[in-house]
Amino acid sequence: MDAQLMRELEEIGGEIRPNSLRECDEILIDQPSFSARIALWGGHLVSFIQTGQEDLLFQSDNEGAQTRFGRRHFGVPVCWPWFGANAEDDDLPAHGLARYFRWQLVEVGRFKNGDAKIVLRLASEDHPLIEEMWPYAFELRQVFRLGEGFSVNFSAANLSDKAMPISEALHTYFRVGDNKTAEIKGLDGVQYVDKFDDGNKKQQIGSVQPCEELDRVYLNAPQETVLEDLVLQRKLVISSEGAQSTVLWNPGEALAKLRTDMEDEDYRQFVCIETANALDNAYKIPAGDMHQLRFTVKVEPLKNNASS
Ligand SMILES: O=P(O)(O)OC[C@H]1O[C@@H](O)[C@H](O)[C@@H](O)[C@@H]1O
Repeated sequence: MDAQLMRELEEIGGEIRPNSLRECDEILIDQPSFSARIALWGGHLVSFIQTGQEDLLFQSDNEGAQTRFGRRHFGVPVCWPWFGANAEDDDLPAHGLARYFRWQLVEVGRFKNGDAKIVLRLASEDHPLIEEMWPYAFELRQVFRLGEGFSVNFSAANLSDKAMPISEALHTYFRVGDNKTAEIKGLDGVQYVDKFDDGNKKQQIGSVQPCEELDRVYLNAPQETVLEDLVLQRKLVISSEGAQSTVLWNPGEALAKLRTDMEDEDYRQFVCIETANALDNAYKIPAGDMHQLRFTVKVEPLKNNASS
């Protein structure tokens, strides 16, 4: 690791530590007001804890399979350049390529207001396996802004000479005190594809509660979603840019038992709210162009009349 980057990392209370996930390093940042972890494997934010609060992101004791395409992607895994199964080739891994490769730390610093800044990069030219699996050249960047709440700014540049077909998600596993009482607001009236019901299209009426057995792609969704958590007494306000879809996912009891990357009861403690462009909201990045997808999470205390 570059000595200059290491010094800059130290200046923001950061260090690099070996991690068991594919034996790939992890960045730890410890500040008076928060601590955070970012895995270089998959280039994702793993944990974000505001001092005195529970983690905003879900953690599991399950280590998952340590194979390249084994799952274990809690936190904010990046699903790119395809969301879900690959439409043309069943042998390709689910949810694209970005979460299965090692990202590179390229910049560390602070924003003007003092928030910590970490920038990671993944380029197809650095990974022959990517070049074998997908016939486009690209460079991805993620800028993590960590302070009061956090934001992830993901950008994809198409370095090919042809338009690049994209469906994508920042697949955030939000930690909740109890998925049955957690409630998601902001999707009232929005059409969604219910993947747990043969892909039927439905319309959301009111809020989403309980947050259980959900596999829904909300199309042309609003840019703000709110997750209210009665048990942890907090409200997470999630605002996005560059995303047309919001995906909700919680496997529910039966599916959770079948999975080998989580404990049977883990589904009770998370709901994924994904900032996405999926299904009908898939799009193309023209040759030489780029696209940004970002979201910000702010934490507020839950008022007693939360459900009103
Ligand atoms: O197990 P994975 O590949 O991380 O995916 C988890 C879930 O992610 C969701 O985004 C998909 O809509 C689900 O269908 C999928 O099961």
